[in-house]
Amino acid sequence: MAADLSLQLSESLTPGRIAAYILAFTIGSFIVDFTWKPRYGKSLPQVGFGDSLLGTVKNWFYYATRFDSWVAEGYDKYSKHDRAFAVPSIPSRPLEIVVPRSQTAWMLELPDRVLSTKEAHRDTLYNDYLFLGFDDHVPIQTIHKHLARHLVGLIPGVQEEVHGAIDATFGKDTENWKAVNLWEAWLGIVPRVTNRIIVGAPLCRNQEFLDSQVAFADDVVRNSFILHMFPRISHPLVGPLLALVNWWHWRKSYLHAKSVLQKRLSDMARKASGVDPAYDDWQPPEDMITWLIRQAQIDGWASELTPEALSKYILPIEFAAIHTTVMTGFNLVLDLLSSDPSLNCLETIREETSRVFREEGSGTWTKQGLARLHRTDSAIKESMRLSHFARGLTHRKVVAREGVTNPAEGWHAPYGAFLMLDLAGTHRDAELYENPDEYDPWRFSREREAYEARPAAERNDAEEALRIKRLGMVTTTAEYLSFSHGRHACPGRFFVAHELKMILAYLVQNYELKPLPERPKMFWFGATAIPPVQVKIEVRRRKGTV
Ligand code: HEM
Repeated sequence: MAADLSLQLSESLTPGRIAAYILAFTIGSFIVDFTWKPRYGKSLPQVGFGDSLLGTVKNWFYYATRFDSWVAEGYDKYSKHDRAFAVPSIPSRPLEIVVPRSQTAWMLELPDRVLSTKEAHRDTLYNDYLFLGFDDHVPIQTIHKHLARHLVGLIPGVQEEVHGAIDATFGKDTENWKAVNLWEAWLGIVPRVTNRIIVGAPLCRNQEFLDSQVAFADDVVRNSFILHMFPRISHPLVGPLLALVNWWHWRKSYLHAKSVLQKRLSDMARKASGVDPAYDDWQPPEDMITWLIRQAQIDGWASELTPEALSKYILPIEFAAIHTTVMTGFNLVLDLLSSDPSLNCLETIREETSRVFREEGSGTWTKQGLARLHRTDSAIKESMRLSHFARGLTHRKVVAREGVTNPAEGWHAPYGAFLMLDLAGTHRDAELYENPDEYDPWRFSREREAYEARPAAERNDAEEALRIKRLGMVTTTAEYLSFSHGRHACPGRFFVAHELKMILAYLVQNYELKPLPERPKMFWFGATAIPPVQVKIEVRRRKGTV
């Protein structure tokens, strides 16, 4: 009887039928998904093909190639007139509401229980699957609380890694030019340097550990993109399967980190107990591992921390820190090497960084010295303004059950809706930035230099002094959104400013770099810019530097 049944079943399951079942399930899932999505009233204009069933299907088809131009169209038509609009998003998301600049403060000041950053990230990166189910609240709060206050003490260690990583990547041959893949080069520098403040030395130099972290971050990007293409209802099925590779790469990194994490936990527990005199004078190295343990001790749950938990807590920070910085550094070098030769970009940065380093006189970078690199700061900030790697980097999800109503225009965003700020439109708006499509490296330092050249007696207006200070790359505003803005603005940006300045300084002081005839193009896929990762640049070690 049972044998008959299984025979019947296997005969009825032809490849054609299986394909038909899968197709029916997929279409059914998309229809369920469509009916679940929040809808916006007619008062909110839309770009793209609208939110009817047919319009939705067309939006999905054209999302990859048209998202950027849809938002650009909406920026000119609506944002410039202080109006919000809705833009089609990836298949698994509702249309996204693009909030105009004039309402940035309204959007960013709403409490997290109304508009949530965390839920927006979670719906974009699928933390439940791709970050192995670990809540990123603990590591994000740890970075917010501890990173900035330890910044000064971190500089010498970071500088040491910058020198080691650049020497290893670009070599020490002063005779011959070397062709280097620029993307690979930044991947050789940033993970090591950044991990000095995450896991400390010597683990930050363990290439297999670093490779696993980079591979994990790649898995998150790739798998979140795949999940976006699946209807939400299928995520509990597809998510865990895709995440197998994330587990694999986490496991590989964990095997390298385990003994370090174990030792730090036990050392800090002994120190905290106060009973072992050998630990009286011992201080833990300042890095993310220590801050996580310290925070858990303060909050009274340190006994629950295991090496495994620690290794999972660092994953969201590795993710937030590495690819963003690699992308920024990569774009920066492309912008500098393809800039107008008459601007003498590299020579100017070489002169400024060498002079300030010499004047500071301590043989190592200091916070004050790095803060005085106005032109270098401006060159980096300008590259971040122009060569953004996403249409927008500020997203919020409506989590208030009753939704949220915009007081200026009266539109209503129901529970589950997404709001975003249009970084690209803002950064390329000619009313805010003169010649916005041009890379003008000294755009932000010119005014500062003119101000500082004035006699001291003419520099006593506190408001003006503050405005000048706020021209630096770490100051976020509604007009400059590379690190977002408001209370969730990137807490890593003060470190990034130090890191990129030290990298650029060492690079230009020790290497010649051949200019590029033109700026290699980014390729837009949906809301994300795909960098031209095949680009090679030519470098040669400067004579007298080895
Ligand atoms: C050039 C490099 C970087 C860029 C462009 C960048 C940009 C951003 C942006 C746009 C956000 C989103 C804020 C929002 O949702 O409003 C963010 C969040 C965050 N970034 Fe960065 N970031 C960079 C490097 C780093 C580094 C090096 C770290 C840590 C060491 C870091 C840690 C974080 C954390 C923890 C958050 C979440 C903040 C929160 O939700 O409250 N980032 N970053």
